[in-house]
Amino acid sequence: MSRGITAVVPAAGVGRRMASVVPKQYLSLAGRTVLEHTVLGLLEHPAIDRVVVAIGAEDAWFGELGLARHPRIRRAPGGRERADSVLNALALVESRRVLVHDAARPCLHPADLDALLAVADHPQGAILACRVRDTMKRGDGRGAIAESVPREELWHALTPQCFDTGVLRRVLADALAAGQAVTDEASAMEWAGFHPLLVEGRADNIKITRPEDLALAEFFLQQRQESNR
Ligand SMILES: Nc1ccn([C@@H]2O[C@H](COP(=O)(O)OP(=O)(O)OP(=O)(O)O)[C@@H](O)[C@H]2O)c(=O)n1
Ligand SMILES: C[C@](O)(CO)[C@H](O)COP(=O)(O)O
Repeated sequence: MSRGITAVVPAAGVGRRMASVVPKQYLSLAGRTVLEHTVLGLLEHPAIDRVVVAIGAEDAWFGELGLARHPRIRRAPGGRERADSVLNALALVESRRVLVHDAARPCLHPADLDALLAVADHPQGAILACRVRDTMKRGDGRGAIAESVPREELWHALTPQCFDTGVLRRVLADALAAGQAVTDEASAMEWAGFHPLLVEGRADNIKITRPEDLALAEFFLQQRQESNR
C-alpha cells in the first residue's frame, strides 16, 4: 500500500448553472481544461500519490484527455448527486486519509494544500474555508430582508476537505441512507457528531459555478503563473 494520500475529485456534474456547451469541468482555462488544472495540480504535490476521479456515465470528454491514461489516476462512476459520486470514488481509495476536492475548483493554491495537509491526521478531519467578508442577510422568502446574520464565525466551506477514509466512507453512506442533505463531506461528518477543523484558505479558491466565474478563474491562474516566474 502506498504511503501517500489519495485525492478524490468529483467531476460527474452537468454544470446546469454554468449553462455551457460542455460540462464546466471540460471548459478551456489558461490552455487546458478545468479538470486537468485541478487533477494535475493535486498530483504535483508530493503528498498526493493518486487521484480517483468520479466521471458521469454519459461523459464523452474524459476519455479524450491524457488524464484517462495517467498511471496515478483512476476513474470511478459518478452518482446522482455530488455525495453519491464521492461515495463511489471512496470505494477505490486505499490510503488511510482521503482528500476530496471539487473538479470545479482549479485555482487551489499549493500553500493552501500544504496548510490542509499539515492537519491531515486530525481525528475530527479538516476543511479549507474562508471567512465571509460581507454583511450577511437572511431573506424572508419573499425577496426582502428578514434579518442580518452575525458574521463573526461564518465561513465559506471550500475544498479540499480531508478525513479518515474509513470513517468518511461509513458516515457518508449512513447520512445518505438517512436522507440527509449532504452538500460537502464535512456536513456528513457533522451529522455524525464530528467537528472538523476550519483551515483558513484563500478567497481565490473559487468554485466555477456561473458563467462569470470562468474569467475570474483565468485571471487568478494568470496571476499565479506570473508570480511563479
Ligand atoms: N452528481 C454530481 C454532481 C456534481 N459533481 C461534482 O461536484 C463538484 C461541485 O458541484 P457543482 O459545482 O454543483 O457542479 P454541478 O453539479 O456540475 O453544477 P450545477 O449544480 O450547476 O449543475 C463539481 O466538480 C461537479 O462535477 C459530481 O461529481 N457528481
Ligand atoms: C463542496 C462545496 O464546494 C463546498 O462549498 C459545495 O458544497 C459544493 O456545492 P455544489 O452545490 O455541489 O456546487
